[in-house]
Amino acid sequence: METIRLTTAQALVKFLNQQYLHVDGEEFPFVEGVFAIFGHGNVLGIGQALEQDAGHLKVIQGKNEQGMAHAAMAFSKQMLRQKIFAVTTSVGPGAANLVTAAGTALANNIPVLFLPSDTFASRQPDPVLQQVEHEHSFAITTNDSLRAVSRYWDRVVRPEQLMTSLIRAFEVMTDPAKAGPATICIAQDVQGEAFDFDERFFVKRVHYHDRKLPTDRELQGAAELIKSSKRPLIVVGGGAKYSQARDQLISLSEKHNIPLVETQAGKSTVESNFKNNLGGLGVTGTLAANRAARQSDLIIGIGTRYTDFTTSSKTAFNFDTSRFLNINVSRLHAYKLDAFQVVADARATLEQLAPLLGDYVTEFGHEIQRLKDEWSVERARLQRVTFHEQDFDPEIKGQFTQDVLNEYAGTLNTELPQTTALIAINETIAPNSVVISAAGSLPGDLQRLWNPTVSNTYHLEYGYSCMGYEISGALGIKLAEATKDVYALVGDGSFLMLHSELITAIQYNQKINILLFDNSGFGCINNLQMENGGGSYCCEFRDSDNQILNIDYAKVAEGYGAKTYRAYTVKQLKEALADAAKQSVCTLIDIKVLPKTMTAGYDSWWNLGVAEVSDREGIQQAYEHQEQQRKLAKQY
Ligand SMILES: Cc1ncc(C[n+]2csc(CCOP(=O)(O)OP(=O)(O)O)c2C)c(N)n1
Ligand SMILES: O=C1C[C@@H](O)[C@H](O)[C@@H](O)C1=O
Ligand SMILES: [Mg+2]
Repeated sequence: METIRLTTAQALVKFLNQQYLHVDGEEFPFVEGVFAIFGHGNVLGIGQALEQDAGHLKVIQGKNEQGMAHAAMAFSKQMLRQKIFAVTTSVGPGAANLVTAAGTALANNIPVLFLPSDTFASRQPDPVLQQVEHEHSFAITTNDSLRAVSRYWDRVVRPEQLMTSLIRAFEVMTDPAKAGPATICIAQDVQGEAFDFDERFFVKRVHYHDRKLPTDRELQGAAELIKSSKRPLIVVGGGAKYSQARDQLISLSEKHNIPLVETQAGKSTVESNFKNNLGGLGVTGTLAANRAARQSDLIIGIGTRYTDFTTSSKTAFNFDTSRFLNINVSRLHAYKLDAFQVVADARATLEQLAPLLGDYVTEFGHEIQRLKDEWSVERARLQRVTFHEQDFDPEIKGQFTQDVLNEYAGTLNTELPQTTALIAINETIAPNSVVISAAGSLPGDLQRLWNPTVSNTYHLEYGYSCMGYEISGALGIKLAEATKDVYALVGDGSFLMLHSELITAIQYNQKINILLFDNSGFGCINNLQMENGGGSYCCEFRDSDNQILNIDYAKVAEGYGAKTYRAYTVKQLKEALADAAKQSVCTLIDIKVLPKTMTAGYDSWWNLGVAEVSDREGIQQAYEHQEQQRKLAKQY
């Protein structure tokens, strides 16, 4: 056996350079690079190995571990899970900062390799700086908190363990049915320890994204279900996007007149201007999609996890009359809602299903077009919303008085409604630009109002809806799609939560554009509490004298080196967008919008857990409403 003497960290870097993915006849390196923040836990181990020979890996210095991990995840999501970044952190707080991002990657089924350092295997310096101590166990470190948010988790305390650990991690990350974050915690001292590694460990390894084919039984069952239904409906989930099933979805939908509705992860698999695409489904859905869902007798879920938003807490469909057909590479998701299961790749299944459906046509007739037209009228109305200082009736009704709305208009110096601003952006930026968002009121507005006309240009993280993903993620998308303009749509709350990777983007000349919607508060949560009978409590941004905060975010970003703009009107917004598009540096547009001017719900309900006991009549009513809705909802 030929061996090579390397440190554990050097062996890790050498191995990462040799991993390839094979998809539909093409083969390419799977690991694009490494995001790094060095501390005492990794600088002399993984840091030394990367400095000595990083190979083809791009090494990018992050500014916050969560932020750089979000960037890594967004890169992989935008690359349809076909390429990844690894993320190296120090021990203790650096590792702990990964937990939120790992949860985000896990909820969204996105592969990322997390490499937090761990405390000393030898225990000689016990307790090392940043080590937590438990009386009952030496074996628990900060990194155990990552077990709950990793698809694969391991601790390496001897150099030779690295080999089996890495092989398992790559098996998990390159399997579409299991894809998610893999976490390998390598003890600080072990990173620098040497071992005679078997040379064969470093030979080029090709992992295959083979399309799992449906069985005959699955295909026959699916075809029979469709042909015996009158009004089937396709839910396009993230899995359909990752499987690149756009063309097959369009041809199936067109030939058999089947409406398409979308989840947040599935949106932009098929462009919004496709005639049978009725847009977002569920709590953040359109009237068109939600109405079609209720009329349907067969729900064909393609690559969807059926979250409570998508299923409106299991009231979106008519469960008494509808059947379910789930096409999913994951058995976990295929089993949901008592569906007939096809555990297979979305694109391959649609290809093989097509010849079995013959001349079958649904009974939707012109109803799909009618629903789409009806929604277009509503969208046009939302575009034209205009603020008045008297008798203004915002989309979120009955919560703020006119006086409070005027106070916001005065303090923020704006009359701009959020829906108007969003549609103006959709009309102005280049159609092949990629938009990213994650939390607050924007995901709902985007899923309803954003019309992507180019495939894979809508990037929503709504599995974890993690505030702070937006700007970090924009950097990841830019690394994946260098030639496209990238726009992070972010609330003021999310911006304040985390925007450190804006500096990384500036530092590495990765131009991203930030569209900051400032309504001076945690707007959507304020809506939620007031809608359910509560007061406006701890969600507006007000100072100790109850004055609304008016933060100059443009100035903040200018300080980092971004080109910035302020927008209080549609005209200013469009001018800023036009100028921002010409810049080569990162940009930020500080858009002041009025609270309560985001979209409201359309025929949907969300189970929230309203207080059963309260002195407030509004809360009592909300509780009653919740109980009625729960009775209508599917129990499991
Ligand atoms: C990390 C994280 N913490 C808390 C939440 C809960 N949360 C969801 S939306 C929201 C407020 C968002 O405020 P902002 O970004 O200003 O958006 P707006 O609703 O005002 O449009 C909060 C606190 C979350 N989604 N993520
Ligand atoms: O609690 C939440 C409510 C949603 O409306 C919001 O989009 C999401 O970010 C969230 O966490
Ligand atoms: Mg806000």
